Amino acid sequence: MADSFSLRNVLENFKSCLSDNKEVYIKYYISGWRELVSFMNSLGSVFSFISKDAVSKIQILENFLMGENGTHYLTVQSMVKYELDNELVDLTKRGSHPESGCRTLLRLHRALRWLQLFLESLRTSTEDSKTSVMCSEAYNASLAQHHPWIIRKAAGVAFCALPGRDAFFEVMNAGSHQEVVTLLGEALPLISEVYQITEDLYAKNKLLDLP
Ligand SMILES: CCCCCCCC/C=C\CCCCCCCC(=O)N[C@@H](COP(=O)(O)O)[C@H](O)/C=C/CCCCCCCCCCCCC
Repeated sequence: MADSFSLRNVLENFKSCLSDNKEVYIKYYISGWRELVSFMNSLGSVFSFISKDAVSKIQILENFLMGENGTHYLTVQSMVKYELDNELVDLTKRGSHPESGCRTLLRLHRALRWLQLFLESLRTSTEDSKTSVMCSEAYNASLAQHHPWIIRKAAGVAFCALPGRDAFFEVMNAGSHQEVVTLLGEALPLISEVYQITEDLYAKNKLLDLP
């Protein structure tokens, strides 16, 4: 529910994501996403097809982390090394490893780019700005290119059900509008750093187009 959501918790998780040597802890990465999903659930059932997909991906990663090879899933860097070294990733077409950690995290990573663009838009928005427009612009500039027509249409319908900017700021549960803007200003560099480190790692290992 919206009551339990706090933008501060999202901020804290993304802050905890980075180790001293800039590795990305999967534990906090998925905790950050869990917070965001709880926020999205509070916006209504029209978003449930999105939240189900996000939850199933979070769960796949959590299962790896809690499983017998969990030590290899502590960070995104160790996961990539372990799965590549042991040929646990379908690199060109889906085969014997349809739900590898690498391809699952890639889907959330692409969604993180959407989040980054959307939050930046919210941060710099004015009273006249529409959340549905900001959300859809962020989506078109990021995730949309990876989704088929039917998903893009369904996402477009869901965006129209977003609350207006004022109500949206309220459910973010982080104080006055000015306080929300300030907190977004703190959260965005952290989210951007986590995004960029992951993007560079995936690019270096040619993992950005995993099927
Ligand atoms: C700080 C508070 C303000 C922002 C709150 C944002 C809350 C967002 C919470 C979760 C975002 C959802 C993340 C969606 C992950 C989608 C991963 C994906 O691309 N999956 C597709 C591909 O998967 P595979 O088939 O290859 O396994 C899958 O087909 C997608 C299905 C569902 C539709 C995804 C639409 C994504 C729209 C993202 C915008 C969410 C809008 C929420 C508005 C608050």
